[in-house]
Amino acid sequence: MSLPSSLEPAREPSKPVRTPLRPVREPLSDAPVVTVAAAVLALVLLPLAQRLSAGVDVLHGLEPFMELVAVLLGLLVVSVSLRTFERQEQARANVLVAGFGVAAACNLLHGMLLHFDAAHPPLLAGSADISLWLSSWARVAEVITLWFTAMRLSAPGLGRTWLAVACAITLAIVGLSLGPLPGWFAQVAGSALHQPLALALALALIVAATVLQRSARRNDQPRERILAWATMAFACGEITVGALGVHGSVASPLAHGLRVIAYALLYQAVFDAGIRRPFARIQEAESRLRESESRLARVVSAMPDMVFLKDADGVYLSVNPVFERFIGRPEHQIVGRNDFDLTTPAQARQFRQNDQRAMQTRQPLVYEETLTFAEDGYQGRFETIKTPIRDLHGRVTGVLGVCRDITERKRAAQEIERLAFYDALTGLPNRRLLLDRLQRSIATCQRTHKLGALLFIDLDNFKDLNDTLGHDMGDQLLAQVATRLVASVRAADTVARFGGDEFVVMLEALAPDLRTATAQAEMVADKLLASLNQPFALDGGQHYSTLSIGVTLFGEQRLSVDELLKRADLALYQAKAAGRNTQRFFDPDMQAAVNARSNLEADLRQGLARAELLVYYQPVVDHQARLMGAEALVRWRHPQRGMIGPADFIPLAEQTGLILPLGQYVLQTACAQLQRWSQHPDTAGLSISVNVSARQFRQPGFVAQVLHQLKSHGADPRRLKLELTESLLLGDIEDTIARMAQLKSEGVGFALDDFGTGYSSLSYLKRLPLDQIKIDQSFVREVLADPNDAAIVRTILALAKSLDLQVVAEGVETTGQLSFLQLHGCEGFQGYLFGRPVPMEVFACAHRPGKMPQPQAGP
Ligand SMILES: Nc1nc2c(ncn2[C@@H]2O[C@H](COP(=O)(O)O[C@H]3[C@@H](O)[C@H](n4cnc5c(=O)[nH]c(N)nc54)O[C@@H]3COP(=O)(O)O)[C@@H](O)[C@H]2O)c(=O)[nH]1
Repeated sequence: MSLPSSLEPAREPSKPVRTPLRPVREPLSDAPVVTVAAAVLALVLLPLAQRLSAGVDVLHGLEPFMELVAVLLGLLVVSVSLRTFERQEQARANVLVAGFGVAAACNLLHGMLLHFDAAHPPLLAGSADISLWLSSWARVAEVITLWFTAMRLSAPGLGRTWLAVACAITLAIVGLSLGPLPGWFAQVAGSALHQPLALALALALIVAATVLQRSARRNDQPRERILAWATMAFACGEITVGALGVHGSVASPLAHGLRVIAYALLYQAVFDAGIRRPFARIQEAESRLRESESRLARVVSAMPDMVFLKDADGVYLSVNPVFERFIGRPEHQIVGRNDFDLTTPAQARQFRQNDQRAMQTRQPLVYEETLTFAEDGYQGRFETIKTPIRDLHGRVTGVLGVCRDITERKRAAQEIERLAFYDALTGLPNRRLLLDRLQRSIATCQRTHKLGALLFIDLDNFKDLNDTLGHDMGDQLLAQVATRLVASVRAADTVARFGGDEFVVMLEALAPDLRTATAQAEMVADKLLASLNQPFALDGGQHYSTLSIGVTLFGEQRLSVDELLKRADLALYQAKAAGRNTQRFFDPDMQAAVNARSNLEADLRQGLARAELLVYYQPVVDHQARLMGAEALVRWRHPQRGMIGPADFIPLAEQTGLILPLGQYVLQTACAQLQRWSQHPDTAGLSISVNVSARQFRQPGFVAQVLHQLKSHGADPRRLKLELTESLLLGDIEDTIARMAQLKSEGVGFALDDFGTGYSSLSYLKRLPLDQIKIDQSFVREVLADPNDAAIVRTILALAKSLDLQVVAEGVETTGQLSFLQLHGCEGFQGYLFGRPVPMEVFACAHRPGKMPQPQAGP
């Protein structure tokens, strides 16, 4: 691609950047010595030729010829100086125009008068004096001009103005000569002063020549050097006149010859500075411009961007190879055509419109567009800059276009946005984006008076799944949950992952009244619950997961984002507290519940310290209703609230970690009781079951702690049974098995509590060193009424038998339940039918080994 140098992008005028030109090397022919030699040769050869040809007076006609040559050279000096190439030189050149204009005119008139008089009768009376007058002024003008030049004086303005000044001065000189010549001139001309004056002029010229020479050396100025030579030649001429006089066969030709040489050098200096050097510089600049153009063309060709140049009519002037690929034709088939010849009419119209906009506004137009390459079908996103081009007069003459492929940049920007605002695992909006959208949605609700809802979602027991099956499975579940959540709401609603297993659904544009909006939100929450209750396909198997949802509505009153999130979180907490896999709406009572919860926690800490926690015992009997042992169940005798059941504080104790000291207290109480029982033969065979929460079981040093308690109380490990729940199976199963095995090796027994309600895995069940499973009371309760519960109970019993495990049925309240259980092979029972949990004093009185236990008054 080559760019026409006449076209330049339209831009604000800026300071021209000057690149220094290389100094012009002076050719030998330009040396002043060559000029001097040439002039001398001419002056010698001319009379010689004359002599050889005619044999007449060698000097005849030479003088006027030399004078004429000097005059012509003087005129040439004036003419060249009239208009210099470089403006800044003009002021100095004007000095030459004025000075040598006067000198040339006076010399011409002098020569004309002198030589006309020699051949004809005198034209004017006293023309010899006038001729001398004119010649004298010419010499004075030459000396003054060379002095001014040496002093580097300048005369600002146009050259022709100074030519006019020269003419005026000449006219004045001529005018003065037409009357009687001034007396002083006549005196000088007619006296011996003539020669000393010539010597004085010579001296002045020598000084000027010296100054010029110095200046030439200091500034490395060839022009000044040649001028110094010229001045020196003038000085020699004056010395000749001063030493030998004006007349004489040697003096006159010599003086004239030296003047010719001086003028030749003067002309050389002026020509060199005014024409030859500027011209050489222009040539140099042109060649550099061509070089730079070709370099620019190479750069443009190598650019990965599309580059094209069009004229004002949209006709292509030049394109680069990338543009050739875009159009699918070589440059020579593009140049001279417009977009309508090269692309589809719709695209051509679009291109043309943008060209015109750029040209009309005279500003670069930047926009993005999708372009498809004709050559290979590549399609990408391009950033196009169309810059109007102006000529030297500022007229817009076309458009320079550069289209940069920003497809990758766009993709990267999108990726950055995705990472910043979207969750990498699920692809859902992340917390940041949700908060932003919620903020906007709150504002929109205020404007539209419609309500919105925020649904805080937490997967139940996700942590257990993550710990058990590994993070990969956990991630798979989260991704599937995200997909189901998105599928359950409208496209306009937002489903975000808030972090971990927390999701948030934001419903917008619900009904304006609270009741309808609540119903709408409830409906969505139910839908989400139903959707997530379906099994998930994980690693080839099925996994069941549930979720808890906390809902709060927004838009009715202006609440902050933080306040809304807090409300939804509180509602979620309530949903969890309500047994999970359910939804709860925020209402102000929740806050009170939360306050109560934190008060309870503080009270529990104090209660532990103040020994307010008690251990009750509930009997466990065999198939003949003989006492086998008891389950230790904790109670809290609250100073204000009275007796509190474990269901009201065990979950809190688990969450806060208070379960550890609490569990230890129950364990040591049970061990102490075992030791007491061991003292009596009737009770020595009884065992005590102690509930151990998952957190307690997994605490470091749990095994050692149990063994320590047994040992320190002197209790028989074989009489202690630890009741674990199925949630333990979701944790690190190998660690669970290892801990159980250690305790088992010491004689401690294990029961699996609440069997059938959790995440039982038969394969794990087989691996656990269990002694007993306890059928959850929820199955026993309806065992006679609900065939499903009956079937479950039967299955558990059969399973236990096949695994050689004892079974204890919990919550046996009626003889009917007992009969059913007995009928199907159950051998252990626990329930109000045999006794409620009671303090040991009561237990000891009510339950004696071998004696059929009597139902107790609760709790
Ligand atoms: N980690 C610990 N958990 C403990 C401890 N003490 C108790 N608990 C757990 O608290 C839950 C509630 O216990 P509680 O209120 O004591 O209820 C027990 C019995 O009173 C109740 N039960 C027994 N028979 C009947 C019956 O016939 N009907 C009926 N409605 N309820 C009955 O069952 C609870 C015993 O259940 P389980 O432990 O599953 O055998 C409870 O989950 C306890 O585990 C403790 O010290 N640590």
